[in-house]
Amino acid sequence: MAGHTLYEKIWSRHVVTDFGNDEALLYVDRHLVQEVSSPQAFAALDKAGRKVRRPEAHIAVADHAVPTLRNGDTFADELARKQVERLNQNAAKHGITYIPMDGAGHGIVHVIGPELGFTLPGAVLVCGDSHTCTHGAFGCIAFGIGASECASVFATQTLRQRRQKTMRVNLEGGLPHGVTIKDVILALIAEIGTGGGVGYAIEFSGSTVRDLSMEARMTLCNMAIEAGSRVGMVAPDEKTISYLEGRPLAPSGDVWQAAVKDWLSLRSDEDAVYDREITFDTSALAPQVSWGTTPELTSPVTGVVPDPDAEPNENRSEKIRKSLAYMDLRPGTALAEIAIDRVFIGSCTNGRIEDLRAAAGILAGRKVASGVAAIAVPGSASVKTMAEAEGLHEIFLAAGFEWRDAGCSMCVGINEDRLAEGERCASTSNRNFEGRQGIGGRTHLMSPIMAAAAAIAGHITDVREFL
Ligand SMILES: CC(C)[C@H](C(=O)O)[C@@H](O)C(=O)O
Ligand code: SF4
Repeated sequence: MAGHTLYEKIWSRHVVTDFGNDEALLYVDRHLVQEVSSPQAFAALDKAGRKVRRPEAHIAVADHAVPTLRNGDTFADELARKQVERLNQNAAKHGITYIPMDGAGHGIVHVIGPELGFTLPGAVLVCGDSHTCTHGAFGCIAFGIGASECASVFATQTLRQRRQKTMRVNLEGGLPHGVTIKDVILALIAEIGTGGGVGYAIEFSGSTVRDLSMEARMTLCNMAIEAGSRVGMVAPDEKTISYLEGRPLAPSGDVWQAAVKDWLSLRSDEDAVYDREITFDTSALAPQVSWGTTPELTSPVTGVVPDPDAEPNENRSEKIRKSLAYMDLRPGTALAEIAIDRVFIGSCTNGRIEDLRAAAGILAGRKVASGVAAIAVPGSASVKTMAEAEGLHEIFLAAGFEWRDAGCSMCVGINEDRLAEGERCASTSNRNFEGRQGIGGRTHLMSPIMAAAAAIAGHITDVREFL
């Protein structure tokens, strides 16, 4: 009999009731709660007169609506204030830890989970947020759920789920100079499409992945959902262990020793069979930039805006045409000539310390082009503190960036950091749908060093010229 994949092993450990047909009631170890997706779940709980079954298995933090310019708790808009206050009240009522906006542990859910050691290998972790796949970088099954599912997790600590098919993506060949894991995942999505991973739990493996830091693995798994996969994961190794050691909520003492032993044994068997397997050569990639309104409409920065009339596939041709109209781009334009108005460095994709270090490396001794407004938004208060201890904020500020407090910020147009109609942004976030960063705003996804280079040049540019 064939061996098992990492996903299947963790899945089996969590089955409470097997319903057959790949459906099971799954035990959920951890639940992260944010302000946008939780109100209905808490309301459902209250309506049913149910209590939270295991309050210590949940952590609540407001990240989407919080202002990133704050002294104390100054909200620009009442709605946002109410949303955040409601989360605080709901958490208090149900005995769930709430991390306040001005707390040292504050940040984007997908940044603070790992920082706190709340995210652990081998676990099943959920959150009412599609980018929960980020946590899979630690070798756990982590996925986004809907509001009614959140209510079920609160009340029962279980979820009825369908087991995903498994897909292994082998990334081989390492990263060329100036190319980051963000470029790899964008290029991969350009190749397999935003539907390429639908129905699959992706396990990323291969030499490129083993060499990645935990931060980069999180960037990689973060965007599994943009390829259609609710789950992205990387098997735990020594890097996973040393990242987690000593984190506030990670186990300690004998329990830690036992956990490490177990975690390091958690990997796919040699003879495991995946439903789909692809190998992607990363050794000759160029930095990538999206030019359309889905992440798959991405090309190397050395390329040009494609011509929809030259695209034989009608479906794709139509997608390109629609994108170019919204993005106000003409076929044949060199991507490296597209002028930008705004730069956003942050989000749960690229708002971690390494991202800020890398961007600062490009910005040091240089200035943001005139007419460009640029903001750097650390993914968490702890990232901000670390960055400031290293003097990175001074580099950003000297270059002409704004240096903000943590939050989702301009990744999503539901707080006051938004693009104005028609503005074009070089962004390190993960989604470029119409209106994503503000109604009528135009998003180009790229890596932190590419965004920093664009800020300096005033247009999209090949960061390798700045290295
Ligand atoms: C608002 C939230 C539920 C949403 C998500 O599910 O991912 C957001 O975080 C996003 O990135 O689009
Ligand atoms: S930073 Fe962006 S992608 Fe991440 S959770 Fe917030 S809105 Fe979603």
